[in-house]
Amino acid sequence: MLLLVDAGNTRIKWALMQPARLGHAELGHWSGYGSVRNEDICQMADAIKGEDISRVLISNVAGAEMRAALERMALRALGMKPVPLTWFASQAELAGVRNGYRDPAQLGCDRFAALIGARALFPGVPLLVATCGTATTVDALDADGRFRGGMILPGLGLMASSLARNTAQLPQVPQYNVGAQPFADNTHDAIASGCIAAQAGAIGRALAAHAALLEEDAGRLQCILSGGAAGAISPHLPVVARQVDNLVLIGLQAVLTLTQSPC
Ligand SMILES: Nc1ncnc2c1ncn2[C@@H]1O[C@H](COP(=O)(O)OP(=O)(O)O)[C@@H](O)[C@H]1O
Ligand SMILES: CC(C)(COP(=O)(O)O)[C@@H](O)C(=O)NCCC(=O)O
Ligand SMILES: [K+]
Repeated sequence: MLLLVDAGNTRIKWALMQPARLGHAELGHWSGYGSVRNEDICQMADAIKGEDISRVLISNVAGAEMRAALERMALRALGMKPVPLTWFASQAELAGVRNGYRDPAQLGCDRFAALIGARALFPGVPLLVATCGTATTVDALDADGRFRGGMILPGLGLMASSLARNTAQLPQVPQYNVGAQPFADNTHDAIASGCIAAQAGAIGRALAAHAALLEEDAGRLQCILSGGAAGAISPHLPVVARQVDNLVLIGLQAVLTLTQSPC
């Protein structure tokens, strides 16, 4: 079994697939998958215990402590059998994506994997890839696989919780139900409306900027949305976006499929 792992700053997502299915299985079609909050990593060990895992490919943007926790988790889940963990890293070019960062290694490896996944799902068209997790990242990919660069802003939950944490009178909002009316008549709805507008507005501006750069190719631009807050933001975008769950894991699957090597 292959184990793909996406450790973000809030949640760990994983997928399991048979190595023999690489290159045959559709992207995102796995024999199992799941997610836990980072602090509940032990539950992941319980979930994958007993699986005959021969290879593990991990995207981790949650730091050195998470890396050590994943190593401990793998030992616990996989027992005494030493299974090599491969840490996915951004590089200048891989699986059809050319990394436009000045220092390619500086790009979050989850963003690089998401771009690879998006291109593998929607080849040959320009894409705007918005990943709405702890942070929201909005990345521009050309039809030929050139990643032009991107934006990073606080994610929806972080934006709302920073208001609650740093003001005397603003509460933590429990949800982001925002109707067509942007101007709310109560505090909860005003926070939800403002934070959603900031997220959707940033993605909308990025779409317009990418379209301007694409010139005659702009008509083919597709917007891809992923991450835990994608469903809350999607209805407020100026275009119909394609929502793709687990895009980072799909990218890791594409890396293994397209390169036959975990880099
Ligand atoms: N129902 C929801 N509505 C809005 N945002 C949500 C919802 N569920 C999760 N989120 C947001 O998604 C984030 C977790 O998504 P995820 O993509 O797993 O993040 P990460 O990859 O950074 O760990 C949380 O920080 C939270 O802000
Ligand atoms: C921007 C991020 C914090 C997003 O993390 P996430 O919201 O998925 O947990 C992560 O991709 C990261 O740490 N990036 C490194 C800097 C960069 O991409 O430029
Ligand atoms: K993100």
